[in-house]
Amino acid sequence: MVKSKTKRKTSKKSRLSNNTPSKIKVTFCSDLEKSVLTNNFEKRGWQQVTPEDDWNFYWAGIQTCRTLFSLDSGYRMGDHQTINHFPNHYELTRKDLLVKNIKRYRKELEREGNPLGQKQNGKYVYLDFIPVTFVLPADYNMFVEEYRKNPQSTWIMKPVGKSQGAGIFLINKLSKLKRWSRESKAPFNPSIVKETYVISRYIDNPLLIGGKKFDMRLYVLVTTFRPLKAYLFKLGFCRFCTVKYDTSIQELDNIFVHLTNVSVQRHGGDYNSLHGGKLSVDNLRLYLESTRGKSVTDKLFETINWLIIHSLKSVSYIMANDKHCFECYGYDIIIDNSLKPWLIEVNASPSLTSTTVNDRILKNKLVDNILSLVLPPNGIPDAKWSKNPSPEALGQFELLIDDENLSQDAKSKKNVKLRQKSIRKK
Ligand SMILES: Nc1ncnc2c1ncn2[C@@H]1O[C@H](COP(=O)(O)OP(=O)(O)OP(=O)(O)O)[C@@H](O)[C@H]1O
Repeated sequence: MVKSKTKRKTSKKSRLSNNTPSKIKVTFCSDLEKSVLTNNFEKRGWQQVTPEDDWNFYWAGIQTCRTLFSLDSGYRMGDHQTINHFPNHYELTRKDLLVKNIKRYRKELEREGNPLGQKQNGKYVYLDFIPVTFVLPADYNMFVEEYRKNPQSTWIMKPVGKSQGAGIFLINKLSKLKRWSRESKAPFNPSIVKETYVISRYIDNPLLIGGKKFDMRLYVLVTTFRPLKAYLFKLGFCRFCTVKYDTSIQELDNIFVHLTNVSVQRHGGDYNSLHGGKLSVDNLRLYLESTRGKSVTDKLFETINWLIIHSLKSVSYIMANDKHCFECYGYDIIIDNSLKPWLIEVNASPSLTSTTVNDRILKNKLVDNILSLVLPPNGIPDAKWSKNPSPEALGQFELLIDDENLSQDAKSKKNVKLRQKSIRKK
């Protein structure tokens, strides 16, 4: 935590820029005691300091970041400082706000007459990638209206302020929701209820492998929101349930059947600590190519990239695009049986805990590649840097979107077309 709030009121001139390269010592602090972090910092010869010292790089918890950027803190970062969160990341990473922002983004496109906002039978043709979701208690009446259209479907209730599967349950009857509301003393009256929930249509036809449900954990690094520059880490993985999928009512409350969180599954009797219930995305791809074919598999992965890009675009204009910040998000995606991917959640602090040897290798590489990508080629934090990394700095990341260089590219293509036109005229 940042204890001293007002140590430096004004931006310091970078002390690094006054040094010769040989004297430069990068300093870091971290709120997380994780070996994958400290190993990577120390490998670079960085020196650990406390948050009250003059740090160059801070791997902070989200609360620290909020405190640091709050107006009351009076803290202003210098050009020599880089931190791992955007101040209002919650626009993307809080369950209710993610849904709100995506809904707003789609509406805006629809209003503009943008083909991306096209609808068919009441559904968005291109941007239908989040399960139908309502925020409770605020949208209770809208939920009931939707529920009545299709009373056989199952819904999943998730508290907005919790994680790791806590407080999540499934409902298949309105009466169950009403009973829960009575028992938990949380009647759906916005002026009384304290805890906010989202209720989403349950994806009840997930793709199963070996009869078990899984979701994908993908890492997405954003270095700037305006222009939007984002990268996808190629070494994502799938997280499996330990118990075979079963949609029967008796199993509705069985979290080992329905929730893929590792924090839930590791308490199951059938948890395998060797592979941790995980499968690499590369192996998933091979499996799908052999069972479903290459073209549908390629299309699935393209659609996943597409949904990530549009989820980021939905918040790019409301994110506080501070030049000192970057953020690595954990994307949770469920693929249904028709190979349609659904965005379930975006995490601001994806777990860096390693449950297996492969996990440790992967997360070590993830942190290493993040550091190479977010820092200038000399490895020294500098907020004035253009954030245009060299291809070698990408490591296992691949470019998802670069709005700055895309628009330059689009501009040069336009110029080529104009020149070709004028040549033809001559
Ligand atoms: N709409 C849905 N349809 C099917 N399964 C879902 C749906 N929403 C969530 N799940 C399942 O529930 C699990 C937990 O949901 P979610 O990730 O939203 O909650 P969380 O407790 O905040 O998890 P985290 O610790 O990742 O933040 C998911 O990993 C997924 O397996």
